[in-house]
Amino acid sequence: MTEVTNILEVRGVSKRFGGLQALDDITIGVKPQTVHGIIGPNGAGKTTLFNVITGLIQPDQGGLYLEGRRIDSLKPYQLVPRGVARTFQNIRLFKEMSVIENVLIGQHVHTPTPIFSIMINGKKSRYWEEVALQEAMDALRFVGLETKADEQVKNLSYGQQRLVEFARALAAKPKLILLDEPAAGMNPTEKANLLRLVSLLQEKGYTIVLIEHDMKLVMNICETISVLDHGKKIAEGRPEHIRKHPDVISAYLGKGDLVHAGS
Ligand SMILES: Nc1ncnc2c1ncn2[C@@H]1O[C@H](COP(=O)(O)OP(=O)(O)OP(=O)(O)O)[C@@H](O)[C@H]1O
Repeated sequence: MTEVTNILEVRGVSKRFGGLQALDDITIGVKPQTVHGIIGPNGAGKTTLFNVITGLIQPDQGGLYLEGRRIDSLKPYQLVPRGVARTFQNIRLFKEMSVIENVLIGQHVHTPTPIFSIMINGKKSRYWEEVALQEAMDALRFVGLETKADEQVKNLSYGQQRLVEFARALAAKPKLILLDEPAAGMNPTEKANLLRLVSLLQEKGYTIVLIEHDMKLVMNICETISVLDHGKKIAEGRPEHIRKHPDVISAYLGKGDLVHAGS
C-alpha cells in the first residue's frame, strides 16, 4: 500500500506530442497544506502537466496519485468530486452570464439537482438552490467580489475575472487547487490581494499548486518549487535554493525573471 505523505504524487510521467517530448519522466510530490510552485520558461511543459493531473490529457507513461489512490484513468468530471479543481491560463468564463451564475457552475458536483434546474428555479430544487447560492456567495465573499454577484462577467476587469475563476474553483470544495498563472494580467494591488488569498487558503487547510511567471510572487508564496525546462524537471526545492540553482539560472538566462525575484 502507498504511504500517504503527499496529497498529490506525479510519478515518472511522460507525454509526447508528435516529435515533441512535452513531459519527460516527471516526478513531483506535493505535500498537503502547502503552496507548491511550478515554474519554467515558455513551453517547458507546465500547462501540459496540469492537463495531465486534471485528466484533460492522458500521460503516455507514469502514474498520478491523489491521497495514495491512482487517478490517471479518471476524467476531469470524476476528479472534481474527488477534490481537484483548477483555473486556466486563458480565462474560461461565460462572459454573458452573471458572476454568481459562473460560480454556481463550479458548485453542481455537490448538489443532487442539475445546475440548470437550480438556475431556472425548478420547484424540487429550492433547498439545494439555497445551499448552492449560499456557498457560491461565500466563495465570492472570500475573493472580495460579493457586490459584483449580479454583474455580467464581461463588465469586470481582467483581474476581477481571474478572481471569479478562482471563486468558481473554490465553490467545487476542492482539497487541491491548481492555479494556472493566476496573477497574469493583474496589477500590483491585485497581485498582493491574490497572494493574501492564497495564504489564507493554505491556513484553512487547502493545498495549492500554481504555475506562475511572476517570480517575486512565486518566491514569496511557495514552500516548494519544481522547475521544468524542455519537459524535464531540472530542479526542486525551497525558493532560496531555486533562486541560486545554476541550472535554473541558465534556463532563465537573459530573461531577467530570477534577477528581480528577491523576497
Ligand atoms: N495539445 C498539444 N499538441 C501539440 N503540442 C502541444 C500541445 N500542448 C502543448 N504542446 C506543446 O508542448 C510544449 C509544452 O507546452 P506547455 O503549454 O505545457 O508549456 P508551458 O510551460 O505551459 O508554457 P507557457 O509558459 O508558455 O504557458 C510546447 O512546445 C507546446 O507547443
